[in-house]
Amino acid sequence: MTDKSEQDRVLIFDTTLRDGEQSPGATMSHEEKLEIAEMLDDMGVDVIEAGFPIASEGDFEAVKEIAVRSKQSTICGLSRANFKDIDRCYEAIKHAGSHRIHTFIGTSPLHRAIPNLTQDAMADLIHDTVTHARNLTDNVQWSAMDATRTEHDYLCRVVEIAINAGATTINIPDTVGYTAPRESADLIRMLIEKVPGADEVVFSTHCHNDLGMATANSLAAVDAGARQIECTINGLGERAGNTALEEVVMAMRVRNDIMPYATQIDTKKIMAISRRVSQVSGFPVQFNKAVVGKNAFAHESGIHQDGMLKNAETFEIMLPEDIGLAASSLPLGKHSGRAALRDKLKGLGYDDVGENQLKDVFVRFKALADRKKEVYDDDIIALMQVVSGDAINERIKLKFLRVICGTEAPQSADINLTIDGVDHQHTATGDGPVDATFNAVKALFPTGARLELYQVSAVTEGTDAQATVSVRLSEDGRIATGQSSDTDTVVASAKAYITALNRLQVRKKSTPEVRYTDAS
Ligand SMILES: CC(=O)SCCNC(=O)CCNC(=O)[C@H](O)C(C)(C)COP(=O)(O)OP(=O)(O)OC[C@H]1O[C@@H](n2cnc3c(N)ncnc32)[C@H](O)[C@@H]1OP(=O)(O)O
Ligand SMILES: CC(C)C(=O)C(=O)O
Ligand SMILES: [Mg+2]
Repeated sequence: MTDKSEQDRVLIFDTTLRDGEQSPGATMSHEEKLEIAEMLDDMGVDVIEAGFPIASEGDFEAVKEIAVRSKQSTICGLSRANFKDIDRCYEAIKHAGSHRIHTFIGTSPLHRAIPNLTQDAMADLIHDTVTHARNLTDNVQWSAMDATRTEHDYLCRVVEIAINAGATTINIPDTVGYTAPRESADLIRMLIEKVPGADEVVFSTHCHNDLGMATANSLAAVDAGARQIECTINGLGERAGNTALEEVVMAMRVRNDIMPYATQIDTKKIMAISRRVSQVSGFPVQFNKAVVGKNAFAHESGIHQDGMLKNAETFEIMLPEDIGLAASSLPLGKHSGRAALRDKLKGLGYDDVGENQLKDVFVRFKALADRKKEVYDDDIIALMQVVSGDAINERIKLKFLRVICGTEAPQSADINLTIDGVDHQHTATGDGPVDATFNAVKALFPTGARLELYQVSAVTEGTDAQATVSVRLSEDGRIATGQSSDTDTVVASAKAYITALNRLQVRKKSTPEVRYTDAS
C-alpha cells in the first residue's frame, strides 16, 4: 500500500450549511450555523460552504460571522452568475483567513432555458462573472450546474472559459442525481483530457442522491481525477440529499487499498457532528444509514452476535471508535441467541449463571422478545429477578387474567389462579382494572394482608415498554414485597401482588382457606 504522505489528497468541501440547508424544513438558526461551522472546522473540513449571502440578510450575517470565526477551513459562499451576487458573497467571506467565491450557472439545455440564454451568451456571461470574481479573490470556484446533462462539447467549451477567466476549482455537479458511477468517471476523465488548462485547476464532484448513487458517483469521479468532493453531513440536501461526508470519507479510509486517497478529516468527530446536524436540522438519521445510522454498529441476530463476540471483524468492517462511537452494540431481541444473552448477563453482573438458569431465563427472554421489539437491560434484570424469585414459593400462580376497563365503571377482572395445584376462577369489580384484579385475587385467596405500597415504573422506553410493578403487603407485622415486569401493566400488577402474597405465606406458619374451589 502507498504511504499516506504519498497518497493523493482529496479535498472535502462541506455544503451542509448551504445545499444541506436548502432541504425543505432544514433551516437552521444563526447560532446553530455557527456551531456546525465550528464543528466542521474542528474536524478538518477543507472548505465550508457557509451559505448563499445574497439569499437573505440572515444568510449574509451567518456567512460573515462564520468567516470571522474560522480557524483552519476555507470559507466559501455561493453566488449566481451576476456581479451583485458575487460582490455580496465577497463582502461576507472576505473576513476569513482563507476564503473562496463560488459562482455557478446551469449549462445544460434545460437550464440554459431558465435565464433564456443562448450558448454564446452564456459563455460570455461565464467569462465576465468568473473574471469579476477573480478580480476580488484568487480563490474562485465555478460550477456548471446540471453538468451531467450538458452536451460534452459545450461543457468543454465553458470549462475552458472558466479556467481562462481565473477559476481555480471547476465543479462538475450532478445536480439532479442522474448520472451513474461509470459515466461520472468518464465525464471527469474526458474533461481532464480534453480541456486545455485542466491540469492547472482542481476538479470537483458534487453529486445528488436521487437514485441512491451519490457516494458511488463521487468516488468514481475521484478515481478519474477529481480531487474535491462536495458533500454534507448525513447526506442532508436538496430532495434525496447530497453525497454524505461520512460515507465518502470512511469509504476512502476503509478501502484505502483500492482507493488510495487521503483526507484530513478527523473521523472520530463524525458521530458527534452527525447527531448535532440531525438535531438542529430536525432531520432524523435513518436507522440503517451507512456509517452513522443507529444500527450501523448494532447486531441483533444470534449468529451475528455470536460471531461478533468471537471476533468483531466477522461482521464489522470499521471500528466504531474510528467514527467516535464508544462501542458496537448487541441489542437483544427475538433473533438473539444464548451467546449474546450470556454475554449480556455477564455485563450486568450476573457472573455465576449456571446452564439451567440460563436455559430458564433464555426461554422467558424469547417469550418476552416475541412480544417486544427490543429487550433492554432492565428487561433482563427484571427477568432475572423473576427467575430467582420463582424458586422461593409458588403456592399461588396466575393462570389467566382478563380485565374490562375504560370510561364506563365498574371495571372488572376475570381471573384464574392455580392455588396449591388446583384451578380457581373469580370475577370481581373495582375502582379501576388493578383494584378489580386485586379484589379478585383477595376473593380467591382471602388473607388479612394490607396493601402498603403499589408502584409502577416504565423500565424501558416506548409504548411497548415493560412496566415494573412493585407491591408491598403487610400482615401481622410481617412484610413481603413482590415485583414483576410485563408489557401489560395490569398483568405485571397481578403477578407482583401474587408474588408478595406467596412470600407472605412463606413467612407465616398458618395457611388461609381457599374460598372458591372450582374453575369455571
Ligand atoms: C442547484 C442549486 O442548489 S442552486 C442554488 C439554489 N438555492 C437557492 O435558490 C436558495 C437561495 N435563493 C434565494 O434566496 C432566491 O432564489 C434569490 C434571492 C437567489 C433570488 O430571488 P429572486 O430574485 O426573487 O428570484 P427567483 O428565486 O424567483 O428566481 C431566480 C432568478 O435567478 C435566475 N438565476 C438562477 N440561477 C442563476 C444563475 N446561476 N446565474 C444567474 N441567474 C440565475 C433565474 O433565471 C431567475 O431570474 P429572473 O428572476 O430574472 O427570472
Ligand atoms: C450550486 C450547485 C453546485 C449545486 O448545488 C448543484 O448543482 O447541485
Ligand atoms: Mg446541489
